[in-house]
Amino acid sequence: MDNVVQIKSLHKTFNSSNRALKGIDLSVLKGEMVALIGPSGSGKSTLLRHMAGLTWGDRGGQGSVSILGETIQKQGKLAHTVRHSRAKIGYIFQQFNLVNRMSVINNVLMGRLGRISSWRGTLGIFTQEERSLALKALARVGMEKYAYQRADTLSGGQQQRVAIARALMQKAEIILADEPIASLDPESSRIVMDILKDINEKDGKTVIVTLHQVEYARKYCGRAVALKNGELYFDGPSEELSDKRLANIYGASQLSVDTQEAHKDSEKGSVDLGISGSMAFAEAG
Ligand SMILES: Nc1ncnc2c1ncn2[C@@H]1O[C@H](COP(=O)(O)OP(=O)(O)OP(=O)(O)O)[C@@H](O)[C@H]1O
Repeated sequence: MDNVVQIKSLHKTFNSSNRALKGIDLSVLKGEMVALIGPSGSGKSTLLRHMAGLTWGDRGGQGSVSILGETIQKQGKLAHTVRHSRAKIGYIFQQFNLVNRMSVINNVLMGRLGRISSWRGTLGIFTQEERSLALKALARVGMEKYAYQRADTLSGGQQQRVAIARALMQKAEIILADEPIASLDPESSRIVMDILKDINEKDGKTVIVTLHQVEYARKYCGRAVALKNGELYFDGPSEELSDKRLANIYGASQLSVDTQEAHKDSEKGSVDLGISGSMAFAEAG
């Protein structure tokens, strides 16, 4: 199988002293569904943003990122072909990044922008075929009946489903999802993760998803990559994320805070199967 992601010796320093990534080496095969986990501030989003060429590594270093065999960045400089490469990368944001005042279908059609002439994009002129593809993408995520509603009338979970439809419209080869369920309730989270899994399994798309909730990583992703303090701490089958290993990744202090939060959640009747939940259950058992 082919590597669709190849990251070598990637370093990123913010504000001259905050070493967010410390020499990351990572490769991902076509068709994998990978969870990127780790404590807050460990570098998950930063790593994902480097993959999409939304930010670049330290100048002077030897770091490089290529996606689908195309160089995204090298030695702290973006490749001049990065725009072309980005058209093949679907990026899902925690806060959906839809245009609120536009209809749902027009938001999905935005996924086409990297592939049509700029004058058509600017004027918002799409063909009948493109419109019917957008409706199909919406049907795939169960949102076709909302096609002509304004995006800002939808719930968070519904907006995230539209954002995924936009990535489908883009015909992205790889989907990078940055905490796509962090602001969603458990039911919406499950729906969004089911959709990502479906796209991974049925369409063979590679999916890399940053997650705070380890139970979702275990349930949906065959492979987990854990960062800790900007370093790759664990890379292997997510079923090998034992509670002991998780305690090492997340640290005991974080664990006790999370455990308290989980108890609060369970008192409120919410079933959050997050790191906090899993560790709370482990401790209770
Ligand atoms: N644009 C930026 N400018 C300065 N520092 C940044 C920037 N982006 C990230 N950082 C820093 O880089 C480190 C890693 O941040 P990052 O957001 O990648 O962590 P994360 O693991 O995704 O955290 P979280 O789970 O809380 O989202 C942190 O110390 C953060 O403050």
